[in-house]
Amino acid sequence: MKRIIIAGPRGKMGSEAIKLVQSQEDMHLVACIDRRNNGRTLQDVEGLPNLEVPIFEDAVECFSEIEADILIELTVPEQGYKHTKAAMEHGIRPVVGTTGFTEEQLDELRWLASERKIGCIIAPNFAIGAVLMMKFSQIAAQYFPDVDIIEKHHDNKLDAPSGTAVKTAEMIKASREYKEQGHAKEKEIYPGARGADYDGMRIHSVRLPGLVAHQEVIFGSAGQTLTIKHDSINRNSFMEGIKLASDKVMEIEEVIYGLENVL
Ligand SMILES: NC(=O)C1=CN([C@@H]2O[C@H](COP(=O)(O)OP(=O)(O)OC[C@H]3O[C@@H](n4cnc5c(N)ncnc54)[C@H](O)[C@@H]3O)[C@@H](O)[C@H]2O)C=CC1
Ligand SMILES: O=C(O)C1=N[C@H](C(=O)O)C[C@H](O)C1
Repeated sequence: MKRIIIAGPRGKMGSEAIKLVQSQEDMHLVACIDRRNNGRTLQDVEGLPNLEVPIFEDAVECFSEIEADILIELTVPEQGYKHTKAAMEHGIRPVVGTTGFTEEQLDELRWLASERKIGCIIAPNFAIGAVLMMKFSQIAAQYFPDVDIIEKHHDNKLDAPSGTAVKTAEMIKASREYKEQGHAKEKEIYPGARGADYDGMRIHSVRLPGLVAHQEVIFGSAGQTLTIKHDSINRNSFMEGIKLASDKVMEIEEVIYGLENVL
């Protein structure tokens, strides 16, 4: 039985993750970390399930008091990083969906995992379809060096570009021959019009109400374009990946970054 702590239980992803844990025979929710409601239980908070599961505002207090195997981290970048680090320091294995960690933070977590010999999985996108989109894009980039990534999300998202777009660009970089795209003399009339520049390719972030999580990777060459597209139409799309990562994280002693390394 895997004992689970969820950080962010009132969030869109956190509330879905509670349902996932409740539906699994080998997972048991033992605590939640929330920025409000310290000392209460889930059943005392309006809108949360009728469960006698304690809520902590202080992650370190939670990890010290509660015996747990896995932290499912679904909050915001700065706090999420602190939770992840503290969990590993307390022998609890993080499964991290929170996006927006810096390269330095990832390196710090990698070091901590090797030092403590403890597993941690950080996946910018837990939807299997999104992982396939990234892998297909990596293959296509071997043949099409001109590529724009367009990611579209709801307007409550804090980080841009999305974690998925960053991971896609990193995977493409690994197979694409470097190319500075566009016209050598091009000029932006409005700053940012051509999007972010990552290794010569362009990333565009759209934020609009009504969207969930969507990405198109468009490759262009003489006389043709290839578009690889994924849409998450609800947050249930991410749960299978969280389940897979929760099984895998118990077997490893390192940081795995990206669900493609788990599938
Ligand atoms: N890896 C993946 O497949 C996916 C990752 N995400 C990421 O998961 C995270 C959460 O996404 P959503 O649930 O959509 O967001 P949300 O805004 O619905 O929920 C955020 C949660 O974080 C909590 N929170 C906010 N500030 C906090 C603080 N300072 N300290 C502690 N908790 C705090 C909120 O109370 C809430 O529970 C984001 O980083 C998002 O990018 C979202 C969807 C899929
Ligand atoms: O904030 C979101 O909603 C999502 N965040 C992740 C990201 O930054 O890529 C995953 C998915 O796109 C939804």
